[in-house]
Amino acid sequence: MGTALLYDEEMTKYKLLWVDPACKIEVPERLIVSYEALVRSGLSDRCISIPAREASDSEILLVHSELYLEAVKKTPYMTLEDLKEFTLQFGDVYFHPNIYHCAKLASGSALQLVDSVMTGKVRNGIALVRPPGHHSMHGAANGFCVFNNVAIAARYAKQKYGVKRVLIVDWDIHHGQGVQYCFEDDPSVLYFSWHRYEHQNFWPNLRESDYDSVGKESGAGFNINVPWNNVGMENSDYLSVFCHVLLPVAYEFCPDLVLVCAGFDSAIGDPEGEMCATPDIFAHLTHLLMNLAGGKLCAVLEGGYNLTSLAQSVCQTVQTLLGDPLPQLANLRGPCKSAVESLQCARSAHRRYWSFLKHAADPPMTDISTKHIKSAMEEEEKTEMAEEERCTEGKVWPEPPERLCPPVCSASVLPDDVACPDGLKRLSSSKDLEPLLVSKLKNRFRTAAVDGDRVTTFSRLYTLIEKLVANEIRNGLVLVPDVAAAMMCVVQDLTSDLVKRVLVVCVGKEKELDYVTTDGKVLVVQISSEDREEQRSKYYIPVCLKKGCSDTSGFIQAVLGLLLPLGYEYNPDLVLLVRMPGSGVVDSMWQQLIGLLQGFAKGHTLVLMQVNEKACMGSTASALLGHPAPPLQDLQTPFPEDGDALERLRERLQADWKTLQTTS
Ligand SMILES: CC(O)(O)CCCCCNCCCN
Ligand SMILES: [Zn+2]
Repeated sequence: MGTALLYDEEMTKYKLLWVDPACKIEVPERLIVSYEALVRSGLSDRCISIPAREASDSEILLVHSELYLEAVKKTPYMTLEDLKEFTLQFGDVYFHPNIYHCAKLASGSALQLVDSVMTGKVRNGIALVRPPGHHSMHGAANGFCVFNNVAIAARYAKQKYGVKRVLIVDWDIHHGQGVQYCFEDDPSVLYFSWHRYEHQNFWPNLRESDYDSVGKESGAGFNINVPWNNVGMENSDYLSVFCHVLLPVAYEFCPDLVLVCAGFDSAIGDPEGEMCATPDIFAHLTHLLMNLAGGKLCAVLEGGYNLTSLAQSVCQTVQTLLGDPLPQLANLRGPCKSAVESLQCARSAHRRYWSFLKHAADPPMTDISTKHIKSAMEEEEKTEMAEEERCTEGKVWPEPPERLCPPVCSASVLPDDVACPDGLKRLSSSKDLEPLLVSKLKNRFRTAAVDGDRVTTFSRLYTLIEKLVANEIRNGLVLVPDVAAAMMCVVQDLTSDLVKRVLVVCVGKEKELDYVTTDGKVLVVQISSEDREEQRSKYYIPVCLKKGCSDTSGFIQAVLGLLLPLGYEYNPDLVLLVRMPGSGVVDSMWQQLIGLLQGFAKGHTLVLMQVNEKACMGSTASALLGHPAPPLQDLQTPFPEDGDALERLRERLQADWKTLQTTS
């Protein structure tokens, strides 16, 4: 299934007609450059174009009052003076004779997107709209917003499609207070927002934008605010919040639909955000949400005022929605102190509501929500120092790297008598191995004559890895007689000269995994039930689950809270996913893991499985081909021992691995 793109140039036909410094950044060019970038890059042609439509009165009334709607209806007929007068009652927003029409198109576009996704016409999609929506409230326009596009879409999805749980992720740099007010007592809509806050010193300067606004009554726990109290936040900060706050809760919530308030003023260069995250971060933020709700994801444009970073960020988002390989994020360096404080506060505020956050630490000593602004001078110094140290590159950043699709998506190396799963390309041609390598294999396996088919297998494996590294193939599935031996061989012989860093993810017990790496060329993360003696080195990380890999709750917690951050920090060139026989890992969890691991190494994942487990080749192939993984159904509360052990492991490792830091 494809990716929907909604855009109508009519929504560029309104603008600020008078002088108002607060609103001058919200210009029609925002939409024009975004769409033109998609056209120029060829991405728009790969999308399914869905027409915009006007939202009806009843759809708008899902969120707004009749009084407000009737008032807005009058604006097309107002004189300039009337429009100015009318605007005065609201904050940081302007009206125009054509804005009511455009606001209906913006909301209607979001509804068209929901229809396309919910009817299965497309898998996911994005609506490029203006005016944005997430600040507008029941009875008021605010912050360039007239109708709350995403809030209307959430209510519409519930009403028309019986959607039980909607996740709204708001990565715009402003707090979508309009969305928060709409759903704060509603447990069927989980609203997550991060936003520039600076201890309430940043617009809209609301006390209720802080992390301790967790929702009300039955909605308690379903509103998550992560305030950024410094500018200059980087990719690491954003990823840490996704891995340690949003994703654990999102997986536990198990939404039927994901809506994204896709504001790109959180990108570097934006005058509003003053952050330093690069446009390619949105490729990863999108990817990390794409295995929720069976891939049903609707992104709706909110903010974004630097026309260069906005266009690049939109392209990065669309390219991921289309399933293209992800760019490698270079030199992630762990979250800054302020970000850790914020995520620690958010986690502690929500630990009573979410079992996946149950073991979160107490809030930091300096409780940032009531933190009284120190003397202006001291504060000023801290921010300046923080800022210059945080992103010295000022307002220039490298063009996002090209994300080329390999000619072959998924290849397989299988015994001749095993049928190749649909969609995979069997690699049969295997050139003769260099004699050097054969001799290596021989003394590796310490047998005089390495039996013929084993050499064939390894020569095919070697060929496959060469093609992965050459980006001729994206990922691969290999069936071998002895998966542990194959893993050793891949790690020690077949990759040493081909890649710089291999992330080995070992699922299940192992026999003689006596491999310890100290040079950093290989990072092994082993998830099993094996009660392991202490961790051997920085590059060998055993995660033990009380009930083993069949415990999906414990497993997904370890993946989100440990494997993902480690993977981002390690930044491998190849991911080797090894499924040990008898691991007991649940199929949906296995597919989720393969989906999430695609975020690393440009998607170069090599799955190693034992021949006698060929029964799960189909689901493995499906995940490798990029089909969304099935939702993890009815997750139990993770075992306390496992939650505790994971926290302790993170604390122990965070000296070596900064992205594991969740406490300041
Ligand atoms: C959709 C959105 O969240 O991007 C709207 C942001 C409104 C900002 C209002 N204040 C602007 C002050 C100008 N320096
Ligand atoms: Zn914004």
